[in-house]
Amino acid sequence: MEYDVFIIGSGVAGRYVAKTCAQAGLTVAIADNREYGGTCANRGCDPKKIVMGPTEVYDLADNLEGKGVAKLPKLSWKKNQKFKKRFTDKVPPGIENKLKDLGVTLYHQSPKFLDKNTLLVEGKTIKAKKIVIATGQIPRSLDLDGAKFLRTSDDFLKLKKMPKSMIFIGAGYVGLEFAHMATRYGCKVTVVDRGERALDAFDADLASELVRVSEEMGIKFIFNSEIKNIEKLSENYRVNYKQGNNNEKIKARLIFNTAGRVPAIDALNLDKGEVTFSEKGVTVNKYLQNTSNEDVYACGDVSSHSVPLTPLSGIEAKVVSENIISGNKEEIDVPLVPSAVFTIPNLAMVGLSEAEAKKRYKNVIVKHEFPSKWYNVKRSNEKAYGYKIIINKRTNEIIGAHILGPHASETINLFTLAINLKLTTEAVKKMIFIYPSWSNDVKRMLY
Ligand SMILES: Cc1cc2nc3c(=O)[nH]c(=O)nc-3n(C[C@H](O)[C@H](O)[C@H](O)COP(=O)(O)OP(=O)(O)OC[C@H]3O[C@@H](n4cnc5c(N)ncnc54)[C@H](O)[C@@H]3O)c2cc1C
Ligand SMILES: NC(=O)c1ccc[n+]([C@@H]2O[C@H](COP(=O)([O-])OP(=O)(O)OC[C@H]3O[C@@H](n4cnc5c(N)ncnc54)[C@H](O)[C@@H]3O)[C@@H](O)[C@H]2O)c1
Repeated sequence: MEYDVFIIGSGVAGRYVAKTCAQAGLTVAIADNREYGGTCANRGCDPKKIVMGPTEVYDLADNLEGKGVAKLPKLSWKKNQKFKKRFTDKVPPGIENKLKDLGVTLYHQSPKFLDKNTLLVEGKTIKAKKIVIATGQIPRSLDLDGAKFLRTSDDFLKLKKMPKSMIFIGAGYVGLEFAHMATRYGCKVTVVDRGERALDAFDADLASELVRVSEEMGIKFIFNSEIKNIEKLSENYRVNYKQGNNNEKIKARLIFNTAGRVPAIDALNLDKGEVTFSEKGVTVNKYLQNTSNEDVYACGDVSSHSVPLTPLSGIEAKVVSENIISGNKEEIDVPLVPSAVFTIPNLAMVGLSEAEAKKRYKNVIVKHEFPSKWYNVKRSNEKAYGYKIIINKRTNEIIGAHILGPHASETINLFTLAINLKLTTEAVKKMIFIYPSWSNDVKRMLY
């Protein structure tokens, strides 16, 4: 059997390549060893936001309890799961049918490289002129006694009921978002991290304020701790850890591994395909082509070039498709990538951090405040609101923005526009935004 293109992985990256190559008249096959549709649609961004929905309502009500809200809403995990399934159940068949309609051949197993252009899948030996690796990332395995007792974010999103207590190992994106969801669904949550702070990709001052409000909500944080092992007790699991010279322990009904994600490449026999890789993923050049096997491309979270976020996976897939269809014509040009942790309040950022800006530019203005007296904060009785805006003093251009607060995942997009368009603070301040709106605060952040 022979194809022009064989794609491994049907997430946002892989299925885009399959679709565009098939539409361009190439013979295409794709394989996935799990349900079709990948992380974002089945067990990541999309279902997560559905599970979060009721917690957003809860938080709004909680802020205004006694100020017009007489009674806090009661959240139903079970009913929300039913609602979520209305979306996720449709994903795999919907994607499979769309690909089949385009004439793409579908496989449901992990292929293994036999040589540079040959794969073995479902017992068939398959030749392909081009092979695209788009297998994404999987949770990092923790080398611990009792690691088999750890759950992942996939398991969280499918829980039949919310347990009484949980521990998250890892205070990153997944750990914090899921800790916030679980707490508002009534679970007692502890987050343990080996580092000294949460969310080290984000501004330290704003992340520390987020930890403060999270603690007020009842989440317990344990930093600088080295996990020793996990034990199964009768009803609970116990995490034994070391903090400084002290041996400590905590227990909960469920323990989740949220200690980061690594490229999903182990099953592919990359050595046989002469495909180079590192801990960052499949090594690619500016055409997203493997640096050793020129007939192999990689895109999405698994590529060494990637920031593991959905929009960038889509952009990489576009580059790979065009390079396969028209020869290597398109180089990857990573745009400005905004990012948000969907805790409530959100923590969002785009552009340079304070430290990066100070390293790159001679004179930098930092506008940083936790403005508890602004009208929006007071009318909604918000628990936390803060910002740090970084400006190049010479040009007055905005070069970085960091916001903690309601809808920060939305307002940060205004800063993405401003930075991309090289807008000065004066240019933004001259514009009229809707009043009263959270976006209107953006102008005030620049004074
Ligand atoms: C809990 C969670 C929440 C997230 N929330 C956000 C968010 O809010 N916003 C955001 O931008 N990003 C978010 N992300 C990241 C986002 O999901 C990824 O960046 C995106 O899904 C990557 O797309 P991809 O196509 O590269 O990989 P994936 O979507 O992971 O697809 C890879 C596919 O390859 C398959 N595969 C793996 N190994 C093999 C193999 N050996 N053989 C065959 N198939 C294989 C997998 O089954 C999967 O279907 C989140 C991630 C997680 C885990
Ligand atoms: N909202 C979003 O856009 C979103 C949401 C979820 C995930 N993601 C993507 O997925 C990626 C992975 O997210 P993540 O939360 O899994 O990883 P992460 O890298 O954000 O956080 C991992 C955390 O685990 C800690 N850790 C690592 N090993 C540990 C150990 N042995 N013991 C204790 N702590 C340990 C690290 O110190 C770190 O704080 C992110 O980088 C992001 O790109 C994005």
